[in-house]
Amino acid sequence: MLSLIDAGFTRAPSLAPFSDRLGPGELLAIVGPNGAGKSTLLSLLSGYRRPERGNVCLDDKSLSWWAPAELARRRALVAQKLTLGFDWPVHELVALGSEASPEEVETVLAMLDLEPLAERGALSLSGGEAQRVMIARALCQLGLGHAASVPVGSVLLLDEPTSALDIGQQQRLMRLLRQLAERQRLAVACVLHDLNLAARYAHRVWLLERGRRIASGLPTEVLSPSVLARVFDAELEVRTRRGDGSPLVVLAP
Ligand SMILES: Nc1ncnc2c1ncn2[C@@H]1O[C@H](COP(=O)(O)OP(=O)(O)OP(=O)(O)O)[C@@H](O)[C@H]1O
Repeated sequence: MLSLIDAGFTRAPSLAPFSDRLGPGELLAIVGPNGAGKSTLLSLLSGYRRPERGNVCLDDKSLSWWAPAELARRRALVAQKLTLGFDWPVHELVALGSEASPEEVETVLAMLDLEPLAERGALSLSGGEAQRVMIARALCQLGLGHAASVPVGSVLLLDEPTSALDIGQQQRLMRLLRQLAERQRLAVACVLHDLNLAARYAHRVWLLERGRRIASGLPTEVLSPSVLARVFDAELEVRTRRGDGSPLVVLAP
């Protein structure tokens, strides 16, 4: 369980303090326009930046209380900017910094359709392949190759993880994230620009605008046409998807 307790930043990039919780079993989508503070919020949730006000706790202990190695086993961040560094073979890069066995690495590679690329050098990967490798690395970091050993409420944070993925890979990734939340009892928070992915797969949505969280709730509650049109300064319609009744955001011509 990750708890924000009146946590935020007063200096730039500012993020108005707020309180909420991200619990096991939950897939949270964080949405908002460019510059709204989504990546800033992930840096707060991950502990890469300390709040200037309030606190962020994992299992009721401040993130700064945790020993770095233990924290790394309990929360992982997939950043927006990919840092592949050297030309490591994919299977080595994915295992880097974790204690994953070769079998566990194989399991994680399979989750992201990466087995055929296991021996490839990281620098030869396409944008979408590299993005999936960075996600695989985060899953290895949390020990997801050996799912039985993953503590309930471990936290996976992802910044625009679908930005380089084709539509099929987007679907597989979002299904995987939801499955990891529901079956492995992970707490997953994912910054998304695609409001339809948020609407279709997230249990809950936080909407940010100019450094403030202005809404939180079910996708049907948060993704209302009037709010989206104002916040994104876009002409759009929100329809109701047949089947599950989730919102479907369509741009006006
Ligand atoms: N070190 C910094 N100093 C001053 N302002 C900053 C700094 N880092 C980020 N900002 C500003 O803070 C605001 C929030 O940035 P952030 O990266 O969190 O936005 P975002 O919602 O993730 O945007 P995007 O959708 O474009 O990725 C932006 O206006 C950004 O320019």
